Amino acid sequence: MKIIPGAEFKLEREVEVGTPAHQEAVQRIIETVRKDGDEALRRYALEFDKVKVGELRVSAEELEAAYAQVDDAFLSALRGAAANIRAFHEKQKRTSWFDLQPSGTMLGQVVRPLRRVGLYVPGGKAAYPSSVLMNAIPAMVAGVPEVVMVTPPATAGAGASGGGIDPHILVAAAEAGVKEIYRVGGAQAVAALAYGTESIRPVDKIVGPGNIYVALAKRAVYGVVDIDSIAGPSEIVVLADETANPVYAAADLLSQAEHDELASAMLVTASRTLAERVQAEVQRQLETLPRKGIAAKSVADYGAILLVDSLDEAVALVNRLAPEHLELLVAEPHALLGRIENAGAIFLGTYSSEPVGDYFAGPNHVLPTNGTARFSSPLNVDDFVKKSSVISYSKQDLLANGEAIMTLARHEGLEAHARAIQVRLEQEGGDRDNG
Ligand SMILES: NC(=O)c1ccc[n+]([C@@H]2O[C@H](COP(=O)([O-])OP(=O)(O)OC[C@H]3O[C@@H](n4cnc5c(N)ncnc54)[C@H](O)[C@@H]3O)[C@@H](O)[C@H]2O)c1
Ligand SMILES: N[C@H](CO)Cc1c[nH]c[nH+]1
Ligand SMILES: [Zn+2]
Repeated sequence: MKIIPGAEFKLEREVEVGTPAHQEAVQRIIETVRKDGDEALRRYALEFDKVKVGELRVSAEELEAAYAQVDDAFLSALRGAAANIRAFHEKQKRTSWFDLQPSGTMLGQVVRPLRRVGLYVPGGKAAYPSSVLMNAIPAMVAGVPEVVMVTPPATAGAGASGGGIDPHILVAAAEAGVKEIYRVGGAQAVAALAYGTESIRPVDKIVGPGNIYVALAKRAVYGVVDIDSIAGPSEIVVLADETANPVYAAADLLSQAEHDELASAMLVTASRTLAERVQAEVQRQLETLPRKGIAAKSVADYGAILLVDSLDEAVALVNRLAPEHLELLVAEPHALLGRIENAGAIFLGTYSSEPVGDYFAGPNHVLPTNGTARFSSPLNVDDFVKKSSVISYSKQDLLANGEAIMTLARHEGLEAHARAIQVRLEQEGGDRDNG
């Protein structure tokens, strides 16, 4: 990890957006699923996943059998995490409100959950049970009655034909309350969720990460359904002063570097002594990491130690970076909190190591990446509800404000709008004939 002056730093990271060939492939898959339904899903499972899938839906027995395949420590940790995530997201719930005014007018906002949501869970090693909880629980807390999960079939399990799914993923889904699960992955799964097939009824929104085919398919069906943001590679910025423990800072940087070769891990500090210690620690800790290759590449390509002149400069730089995760390893982290404008999740002090948030504390780990924390938020309960405005206007208010409404309508050249008001004013006793 190089030490460079913060003022000279420019983040240059190419995030894969897919080639025209990817886009064509995804478009073709979507059209085929719309045309051939379940049969297309089975054909693609054979072609891409090398699995002959019989029943697409995971049965209640398979779900139950999954519990026998996970150990007690995993289940107990998962349940602890789920309880915390649920409790945190409960606090985000909004209620409908109505404002009855003395004139008799009532205005309000009705908040309703989406009816049916699809959760994509990637196949293979990228399938994280923690992400199943983070995506499904806010939907459940929002009151979404139908949360459906899709995930690619694996070559092993679920009988001789294969199509099994990692039992840890199934258990995480069951613990979150997801009961409807299909063994289908890739762009074909996204198409099935958006348009429906014989087995899979369409949803209103699709959430969850996946590879380039999944991401492009989500983009392609946006508008038919809603989608969440398309998450980029993980990022962490550690803002530290001379009081920070370099062993902790290095460990936290590597916790995100191991996600992905494109992940970015940066230290921002005004202390050269700390910068040099963290630099040495990162190298030392890298040696024993099982995912050393991935983490080393991420650190080499997208890691940096940014040396600044002051805490003020550090804060300004962090706000410019708008990182997905920000740790404040400084003597008084709470004093800095109010000055952080852009960050997906902010971890305060020595004991708030980033993985505490990834797994257990309760806040969501699906966070804005790639500088989008400037304008977007962590996945939350609001992502699974919609709002309707309610207008119950009184006669008194219509008579009082009809002229103003007609003035604005006629200014816009919309005479029919004006007349909808005018006919009422004439009928209800207002003497306001404006032609
Ligand atoms: N941002 C996050 O929080 C997060 C978390 C976990 C995983 N991820 C990402 O999820 C992705 C997981 O990728 P994955 O591939 O292991 O699982 P995946 O489930 O996203 O994709 C597997 C599917 O891709 C399709 N596919 C594969 N090759 C294809 C081809 N040539 N043409 C058309 N379709 C094809 C197949 O249908 C297969 O089922 C990674 O990119 C990882 O970075 C992100
Ligand atoms: N840090 C990742 C999001 O950037 C989420 C995650 C899942 N498992 C571990 N970490
Ligand atoms: Zn993580």
